[in-house]
Amino acid sequence: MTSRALWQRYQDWLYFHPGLGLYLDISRMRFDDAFVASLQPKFDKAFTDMVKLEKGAIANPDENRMVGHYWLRNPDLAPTPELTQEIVQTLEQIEAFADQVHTGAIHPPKESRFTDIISIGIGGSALGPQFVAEALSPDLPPLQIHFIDNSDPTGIDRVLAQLGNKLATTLVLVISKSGGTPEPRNGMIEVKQAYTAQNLDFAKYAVAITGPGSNLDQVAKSENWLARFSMYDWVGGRTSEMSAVGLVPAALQGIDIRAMLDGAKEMDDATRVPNLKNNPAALLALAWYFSGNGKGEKDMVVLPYKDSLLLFSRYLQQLVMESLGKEKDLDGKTVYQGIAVYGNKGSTDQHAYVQQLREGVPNFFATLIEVLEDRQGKSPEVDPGVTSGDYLCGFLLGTRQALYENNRDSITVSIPQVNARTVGALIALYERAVGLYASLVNVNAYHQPGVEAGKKAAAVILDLQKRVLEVLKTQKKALSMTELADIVGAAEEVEAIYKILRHLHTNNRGVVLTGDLAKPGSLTVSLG
Ligand SMILES: O=P(O)(O)OC[C@H]1O[C@](O)(CO)[C@@H](O)[C@@H]1O
Repeated sequence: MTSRALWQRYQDWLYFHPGLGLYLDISRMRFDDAFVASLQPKFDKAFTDMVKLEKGAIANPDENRMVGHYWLRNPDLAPTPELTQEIVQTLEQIEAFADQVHTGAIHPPKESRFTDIISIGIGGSALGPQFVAEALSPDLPPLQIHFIDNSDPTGIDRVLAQLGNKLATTLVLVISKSGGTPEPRNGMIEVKQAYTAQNLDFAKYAVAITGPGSNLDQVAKSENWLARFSMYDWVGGRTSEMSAVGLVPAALQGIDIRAMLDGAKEMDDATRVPNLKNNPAALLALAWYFSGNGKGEKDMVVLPYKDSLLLFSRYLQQLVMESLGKEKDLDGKTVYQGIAVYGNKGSTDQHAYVQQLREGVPNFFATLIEVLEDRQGKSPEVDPGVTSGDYLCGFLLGTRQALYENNRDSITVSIPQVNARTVGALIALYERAVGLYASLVNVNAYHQPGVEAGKKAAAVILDLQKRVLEVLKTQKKALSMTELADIVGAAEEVEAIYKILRHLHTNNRGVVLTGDLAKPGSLTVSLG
């Protein structure tokens, strides 16, 4: 295509949202009109599915749940007045709580102000809050946030060590929709122990964000924690940023949560338009479908050219991959769907993996996120008449062009600034694109059966560990791995048993392995 023709294609396919100042450019995806026409019937269905979902249909059939994250930013759309009221009240409760913490009306037992937050949660109960903190937290926030998003002892130690004596002024948010996920539960128990070790009454620092009646909710209630906020069963973890899960930490950091909700609402309005060319989420879904042949054959590489958007790709990874990565479609047919997502930021990644993108295996499409405003205030010149921001812009445009020249497609999303409205809008844009794309490829975007399988398998391993230790307590002599596995009644699990024992041995947990470590079959085990 000549540069004139490309310029025309750019204008033909450019989407612009005047209220948000957001541009979406899919002109560098090489679909043609025939392809677009062929997808129209699928889009008609996707738009209808979306209307039903927003009206409260059971859009997540496996879990028999409504899917209502869109109501969070426009409560009047909720299907019942009770739900509308619940959303409005929770928002007011969040704002009042954050305000009281900021003014010191709510304060730690022996101090006048809370200074820090430990946010404990995983998956959707961490990724949104982390992305938003990185993108929007002021340089000097009223409360500085720290995250524990894993069951990694060293990771927990690091957060606690960094806080040190400041635990006395640190608020703890325990975020878990189900209230039963092991990682946040472990984090909570360890953090609670750290408070107790400093003679601090954990309950006076602790806030639960969870489903009403969950295990976590019951603990928080019985121990009389500082506050409890409700997470609704009709909001999925990966779309929960605009529920209490994301809004409580954001409000505490001084982020304008109303602006975030407004930006999302404006984008929701724009992505409700049942017309492909005038709906930015539909355009994204079209581009994804084209690129991966409706089968996820190409990966989505997300490159925001702005440091504060670093975690956007990590956030999208869960949103896209947990939603779309499915073995079965809605008719029970085996389809192995999904789109792999990765990326960090530009131009940094140009000095890492962009070499492969430009010249290596062509198994991806890029999404470049451009922020039009370089910084607030004047920029110094780094060359005559040239600023660092000009360089960043040049790197983005150059990468887009270099990729295209080598038959690598890209999408460009441009926003005027990184602020609460545009971040809310970006989240809403991708939530809707995922919903529409799921409909195009006929999968349930709102369940995650594969994750449940992993959780169950982990529980089986922990149970095996208990059984192994019980058997070892009754043994008088050291046993080989196979002898032990036989006595435990888990001959098939000998390798897992060996790995459990190696872990316990390394951590001085009373398990002694003797023999040649390079030859696991030669080892014997006993309790030291
Ligand atoms: O908020 P919860 O219930 O602790 O779940 C955390 C995450 O675990 C998952 O259920 C599975 O990974 C995610 O969907 C969810 O965001």
